[in-house]
This record gives sequence, C-alpha cells and structure tokens, in this order.
Amino acid sequence: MSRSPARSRRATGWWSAVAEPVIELAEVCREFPAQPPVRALDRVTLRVDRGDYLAVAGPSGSGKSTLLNVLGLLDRPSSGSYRLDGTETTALRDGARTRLRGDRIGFVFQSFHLLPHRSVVENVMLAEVYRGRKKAGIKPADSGGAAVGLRAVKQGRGGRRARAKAALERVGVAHRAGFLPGLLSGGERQRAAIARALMGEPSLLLCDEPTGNLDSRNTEAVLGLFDELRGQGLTIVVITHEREVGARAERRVRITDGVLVEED
Ligand SMILES: Nc1ncnc2c1ncn2[C@@H]1O[C@H](COP(=O)(O)OP(=O)(O)OP(=O)(O)O)[C@@H](O)[C@H]1O
Repeated sequence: MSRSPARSRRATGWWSAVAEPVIELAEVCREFPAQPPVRALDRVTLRVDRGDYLAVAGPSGSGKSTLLNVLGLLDRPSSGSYRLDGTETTALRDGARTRLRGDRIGFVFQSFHLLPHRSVVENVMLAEVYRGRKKAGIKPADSGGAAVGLRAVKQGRGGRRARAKAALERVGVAHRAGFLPGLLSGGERQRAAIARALMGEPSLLLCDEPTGNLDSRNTEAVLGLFDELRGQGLTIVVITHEREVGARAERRVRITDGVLVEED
C-alpha cells in the first residue's frame, strides 16, 4: 500500500515534513519447502515511513515472525522486492546485508537477552562489538537523539562506553549503568535492551513482543519510550498480541495466512 505524505505528517518532529520511506515491500512472498509448500508471506506490499509506528498482529502461524525476519534482513523473500532506506536488499550478498542490518536495524525481543554477569553499560557496549562497529568512524544514521560527537568516537573503547551511556540516558536508565541486569526491574531491563538496540543509531527498530514479559506499569513505560523515540524520527515496527500495545501504534496491520491487511 502506498501512503500519502499528508498522512505521515501526523507524527511530530523536524523530520516529518516530507514522508520518507524506510520500508518498502512490494509483492513479497516467502515460501518454505514442505508437502505442500507453505506460503508464509503472500504478496505482501507495505510501506512504512520514517517516524511511523506500526503494530503487526495475527494468529499463531500467520507469518509475523517470517515478516520480521524478512524486514530484519535475517531471511530473504522467495520473490518480490524489499527496499530498506532506499536500498534494494533482495539481491545483496550476505556481507552487504549484514552491514546494512548492523547500520540500520535494531532488534528488541520479548526476553531481554542481557548477559547476566556483565553490567548494564557493558551489555549495551557489546552491541557495537557484535555489529562490527569497533572502529566506529561511521557517521550514525540521522535519527537525532543521542548521537555522540567525533571526539568520543576517536576515544575507542572509551568512546564506546560514552555512546552506551548516552543510549542509556536516552531511554532513562543511565542511573543503572553499573548494575548487573538481575538487579533491574523488567521494564528497566527492557529499556536497557532498547538502549543496546539504539547503539549505532539505527533508522528502524524491530520489536518482537517487547512487552510480553512486563507488567502493566512497565509496559506503559516502554510504550512511552516508543512514543518518544518515534518523535525523534525512529521508525518502529512491533509484533504484538497485546491489544493495548497495538492501540498505541499509529498504524496497525494484521496478517492472516501470510496475507497482510491494514486495519483502520
Ligand atoms: N523454516 C520453516 N520451514 C517450514 N515452514 C516454516 C518455517 N518457518 C515458518 N514456517 C511456517 O510458516 C508459517 C508462518 O510461520 P511464522 O513463524 O511466521 O508465524 P507467526 O505468526 O510468527 O507464529 P507465532 O505467533 O506462533 O510465532 C507457519 O505455517 C509456519 O509453520
């Protein structure tokens, strides 16, 4: 589906004057070999603009994880086109896909995947190691917020710590930087995991049931954070079974048997 620039201007922020596509899926199919073959995504067409906040719902087995894997460049469509930030991804080699993923996409999962014996700030710092951004001379994508200056980047490991602290600041848990994850509440842990996802200033945050392990108060804190991040120009896609999470999103789509339909 294509969306008018006017519709995207509902979001606020300097970046929203012109709608700028981050995700463009066109007629994407993903089939898995089986007898008969499973069509987990069936001609999915979807455009998500910079600063959009999209919730994806659907019954078990409908194709949500497959969609997330395709959007996250963890899996390739069997056919169709996927442009991410203007780059056609389907024909890219594995190395280029990995680099694009590391530069542009942050992932948030239901279970926070924080290393229990590393402090919160070290967990966030590790994101850069895994992203292969150790040298980190790369200019962050222009999503505003906690971009740290070149001086910090040049400080090597110290720069990484400064960037991690800035990311923790951005999500409101800088005061827990030196703690082990086990001492944090569920909501604080998820915010730390979001800080880790924000390292490298991605343009797209892909979230799989991000509030599935949280009580209502912590869910509210994470949803408030998503609102803020979106206001800073981050694009957020959330897979969720939870009605209240879907209700907070600007747009909702539902997948049934691999077919994606936009809801009102
Ligand atoms: N690697 C695979 N090989 C074969 N079939 C697969 C594979 N991955 C997914 N499928 C099938 O594709 C369909 C969509 O699966 P998917 O995991 O995307 O659903 P989902 O909506 O995320 O489900 P859930 O909410 O239960 O996690 C299902 O029928 C599933 O069995």
